Amino acid sequence: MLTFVGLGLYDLGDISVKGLECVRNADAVFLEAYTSRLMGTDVPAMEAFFGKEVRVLGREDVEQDPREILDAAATGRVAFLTGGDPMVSTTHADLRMRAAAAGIETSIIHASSISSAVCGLSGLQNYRFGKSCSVPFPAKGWFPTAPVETVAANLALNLHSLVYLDIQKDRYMRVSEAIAILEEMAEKAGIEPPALYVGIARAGSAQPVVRAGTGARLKETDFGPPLHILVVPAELHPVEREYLEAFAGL
Ligand SMILES: C[S@@+](CC[C@H](N)C(=O)[O-])C[C@H]1O[C@@H](n2cnc3c(N)ncnc32)[C@H](O)[C@@H]1O
Repeated sequence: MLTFVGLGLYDLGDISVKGLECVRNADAVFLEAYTSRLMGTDVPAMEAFFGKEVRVLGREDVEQDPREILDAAATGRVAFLTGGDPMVSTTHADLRMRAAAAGIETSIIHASSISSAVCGLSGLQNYRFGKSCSVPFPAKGWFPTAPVETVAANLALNLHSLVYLDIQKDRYMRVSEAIAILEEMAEKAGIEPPALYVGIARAGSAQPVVRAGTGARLKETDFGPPLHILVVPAELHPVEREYLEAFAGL
């Protein structure tokens, strides 16, 4: 049995009661920490809280050669942990299908996700979001402009854009870096950079930071420690504007 368990957004208090029961009863517990990360806790604290050893997996262990997970699930109960909801902005549908093809029973225990938390924190209505995109750290000789083109296509349809920010081993993209990269991408693609942004830090913590404003203003704003995420809003509905004025300093 392979159960995908969402950990929620920030710390150990975000897992559901069902999720906690599943982990505590599991024969093996795996953690995928490369698509998202709970910044309010760490692996030793998780192991103490769950009373289980937690095996941390890299992208290759999940997406290329998931034999270790599938072998464990073929003979016992496996809990596969992911930050946020396990099936939102991850590739884990593939692992579930591989397990099913191998005759392994699967299930999902959902959790709070950054994709819904941004709506609550920003007041931007969830049905007005278009396609999401991710801003990667630029690498030598590699500077894609696809993210800003996705944002521009959404704006043309008057839709908001959720912009995920890159996570690498111990490096987390900040709102200011993401805006600077989007502006550079816009220049390279020959399109207007977005006029308005909403930056969000540490959703799910007791003190999330939410600020709306121009790129110039948000690049100067201190959002504090990671994780950060960005939204490029479309034309604001009056209620969305009022909410951003009340809760995001617009
Ligand atoms: C690829 S998405 C994975 C989403 C996850 N499966 C979920 O449902 O929340 C991860 C990105 O979302 C953003 N993110 C995730 N959790 C966050 C949080 N608590 N506060 C701010 N941004 C967050 C970061 O930009 C991070 O790189």
